[in-house]
Amino acid sequence: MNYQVIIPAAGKGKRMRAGKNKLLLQLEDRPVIVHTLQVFEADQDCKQIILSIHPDDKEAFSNLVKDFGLTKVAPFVMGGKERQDSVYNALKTIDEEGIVLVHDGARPFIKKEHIDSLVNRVNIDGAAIAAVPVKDTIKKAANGFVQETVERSSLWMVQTPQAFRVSLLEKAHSKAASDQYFGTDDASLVERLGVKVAVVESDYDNIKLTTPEDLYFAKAIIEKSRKGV
Ligand SMILES: Nc1ccn([C@@H]2O[C@H](COP(=O)(O)OP(=O)(O)OP(=O)(O)O)[C@@H](O)[C@H]2O)c(=O)n1
Ligand SMILES: C[C@](O)(CO)[C@H](O)COP(=O)(O)O
Repeated sequence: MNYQVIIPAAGKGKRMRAGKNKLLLQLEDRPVIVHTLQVFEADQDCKQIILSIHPDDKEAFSNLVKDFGLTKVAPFVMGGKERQDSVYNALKTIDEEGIVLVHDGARPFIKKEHIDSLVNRVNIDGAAIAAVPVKDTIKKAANGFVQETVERSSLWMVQTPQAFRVSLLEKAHSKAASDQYFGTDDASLVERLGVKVAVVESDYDNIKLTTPEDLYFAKAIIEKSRKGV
């Protein structure tokens, strides 16, 4: 089934401490964002990639789209102050009903099989997110002391892609904007409407490159996939 994907890429990458947008950092033979974009460029079900960027990065992103022959990337959308603003600005450019995925530019290891599972599931449920079960013991703490050990069997670490019917995501973003509500992901805006969001298990390789040590993990993931593991 066809879908469009919004890729928020307008962050500053402050926690990566690279002095520039972390998506432009080289990961092996190409920049991080190119790894991410190529997954969707290669997916025949992906009809369009809507990339939200920071105005300062326009020239760099334009060059990458040209140099790597990325034909599905629509005219760039300018991102906003928060990730949520960047997604909403991109969403406003979609004028037809269908399926839209939102996927962080900073998650370069998303696999086609998990995209397919999400697209199948959103078709049934209207909203579906990629996630993996929590592995560690989780405790709630305050002032340096444990308050509570949280039952982890129902806890998931949520990733992107997150998939939605276009009209549902528009309604969720519009309400969040009028309520001045900011969530850390798009599904949380949909949850506020009382709509059930389906969880689709993905894998632990689908990391978000956030802090400098994530670049070491990224290289290990690339090496693993080269070996076919
Ligand atoms: N105003 C923003 C902030 C973030 N993002 C994008 O949202 C994704 C996830 O955000 P995060 O990993 O937090 O990236 P940064 O905001 O760049 O990182 P930091 O918070 O460390 O500055 C990234 O692809 C990032 O480019 C965006 O499009 N617009
Ligand atoms: C959307 C997200 O990737 C889900 O894990 C994440 O919340 C976005 O990252 P941020 O660091 O919270 O902006």
